[in-house]
Amino acid sequence: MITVQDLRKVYRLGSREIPALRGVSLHIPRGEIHGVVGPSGAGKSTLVRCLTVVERPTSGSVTVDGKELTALGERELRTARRSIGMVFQNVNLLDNRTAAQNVAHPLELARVPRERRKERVAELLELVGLGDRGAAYPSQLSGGQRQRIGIARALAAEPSVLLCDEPTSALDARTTHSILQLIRDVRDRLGVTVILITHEPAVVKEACDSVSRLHDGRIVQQGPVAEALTAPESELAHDLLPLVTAASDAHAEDVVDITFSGDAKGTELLSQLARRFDVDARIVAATVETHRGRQYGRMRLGFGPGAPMPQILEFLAGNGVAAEVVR
Ligand SMILES: Nc1ncnc2c1ncn2[C@@H]1O[C@H](COP(=O)(O)OP(=O)(O)OP(=O)(O)O)[C@@H](O)[C@H]1O
Repeated sequence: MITVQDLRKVYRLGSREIPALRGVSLHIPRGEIHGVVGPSGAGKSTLVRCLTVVERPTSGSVTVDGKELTALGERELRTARRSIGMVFQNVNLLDNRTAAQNVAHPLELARVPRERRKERVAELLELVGLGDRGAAYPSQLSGGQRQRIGIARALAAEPSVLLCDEPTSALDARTTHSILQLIRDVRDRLGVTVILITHEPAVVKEACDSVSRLHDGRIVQQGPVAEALTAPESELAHDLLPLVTAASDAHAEDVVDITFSGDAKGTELLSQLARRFDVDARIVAATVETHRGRQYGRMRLGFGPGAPMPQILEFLAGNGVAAEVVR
């Protein structure tokens, strides 16, 4: 559905070269919500601009719906870009137009007949839960409502892809939650493929099916969010499931991080370990989160002197619990 191959972008400032993307590859199947997360300067904005070829990548390709955008000329690109709806952090609605007129704008540009336009705008406003606010001006809407209108506008031309660039960064936690719910709902109903660019790991955890972590222009981790949550060595697990310290690990000779999901209960595991190996094992830090209705947990365990670590690690692996020795 969306395939990005070895995308590179080097900016030139005088004689200086700034590599912003150093070979980014992605494959996102239809209907998937893929998060791209990374710190400031990682290359997220550059990736967004290169995905829509608003900026020409230095090399590499972007293919959407079987069409290689990077191979098209400007004129063909303008048409091809209609298959990508854009949602921005700053919604950029036209202030002198009502919500309905803002949603209608891309349809006017695409010369959709007036009657069809009216129908479509009504459908879209309904879809984003603002069926009764079409006559309101942007200044009369809350930040969350403006973003809903932004999403309706992005969907107007029936794109197959929704590219969301920090869609919730300007919103409070509750509104963020409702906008992410709306994005998932839109995906479920319309089957669009979504790329969600964010600097917030929590957004990935809440909204995405799969994720790429961008760092310094490279993808340093990629895969389903559920997998990222259960890989103890993964930076994403560290970001998505930050450990809350429960006790000092000063007593411990060995410290191990474990991640588990579903039925494997952390505390149960601890008592099993204590019984089986007669060891002093304590929870040093822990956290539990829910993603797509399934529980994920991380725990840091401290083992007292003399614990048979190779056997303990074998026991954990045998119980489907991933472990990483911290010390
Ligand atoms: N037009 C430009 N000219 C020169 N360098 C640029 C340009 N745009 C971005 N860069 C550089 O490319 C690198 C990646 O920047 P980019 O804006 O893509 O990162 P980002 O992840 O979006 O960061 P942020 O979250 O702060 O927006 C940075 O080193 C940045 O300074």
